Amino acid sequence: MSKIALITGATSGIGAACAHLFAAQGYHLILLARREERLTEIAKHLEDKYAIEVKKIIADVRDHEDLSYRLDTLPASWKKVNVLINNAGLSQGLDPIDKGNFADWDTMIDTNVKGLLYTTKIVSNWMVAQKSGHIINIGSIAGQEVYPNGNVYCATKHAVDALNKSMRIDLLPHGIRVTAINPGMVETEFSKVRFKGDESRAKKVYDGLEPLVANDIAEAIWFAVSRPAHVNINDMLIMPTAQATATIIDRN
Ligand SMILES: NC(=O)C1=CN([C@@H]2O[C@H](COP(=O)(O)OP(=O)(O)OC[C@H]3O[C@@H](n4cnc5c(N)ncnc54)[C@H](OP(=O)(O)O)[C@@H]3O)[C@@H](O)[C@H]2O)C=CC1
Ligand SMILES: CC(=O)[C@H](N)C(=O)O
Repeated sequence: MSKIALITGATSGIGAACAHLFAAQGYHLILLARREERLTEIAKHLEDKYAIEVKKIIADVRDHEDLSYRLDTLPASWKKVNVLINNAGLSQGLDPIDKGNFADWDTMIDTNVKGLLYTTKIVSNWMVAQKSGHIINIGSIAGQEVYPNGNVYCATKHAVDALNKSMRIDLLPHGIRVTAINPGMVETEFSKVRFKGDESRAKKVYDGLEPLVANDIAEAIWFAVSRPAHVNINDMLIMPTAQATATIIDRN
């Protein structure tokens, strides 16, 4: 069987771009997300275009019982995962700490931190058994810096940075590579989700600059994955040319 990549959050943005790029490289894919119709459409398109096989997992990474069940019941040959891309994630709201919404905080912490942990625990067990694998954790510039009103989202991405570093230590004896990819502004559905469907507010985030596109990040991930087996890219911070820090942006 060809190599296998498991990508969480594969229905849009960076995850969907990774699915396309890895399919083009001949990987079979396990694609995970909540929106069934979209995932089915993407899976069918990739199977037809690249003659690869795709297993769809319709799941919410926050629900560890359901996630464990769906991943555990994959056939044994599909558990030989070479690359795990921990990409599912989101921001909800952009409010000062005193105005924050408990439900938004729970959603971000449960998805970005706990969801990443649940997926990693299950898949890293398979990688430990085969003594190889590569885990890609999608962090953010928000995991390197904080910015006004970013509080909880920034905290979750700082947690991803810590987990990325510590899982590299834990998995070192098992020959597993661990890489964090930390993007700046990438135009995806991220801002639409952050602003709960407010398209015009989401669009304003990218006004007057050329943001990254999802494929820019997928290519960086592919670069890390395609290094020789003795090379581990620990992390990459990737920004649009017009972005110097989380908040210093050159808009024309
Ligand atoms: N865009 C940006 O500027 C940046 C993004 N990032 C990070 O990149 C990652 C991808 O985001 P991006 O592509 O931009 O955003 P998108 O909103 O376009 O994609 C997010 C993906 O995550 C999935 N997802 C969200 N919640 C869950 C969940 N509970 N269970 C399973 N899947 C889930 C969504 O699928 P579905 O709704 O179908 O479940 C979707 O496929 C995130 O971790 C984000 O924090 C980091 C830095 C910059
Ligand atoms: C999605 C991101 O991490 C972005 N840089 C932000 O925090 O707004």
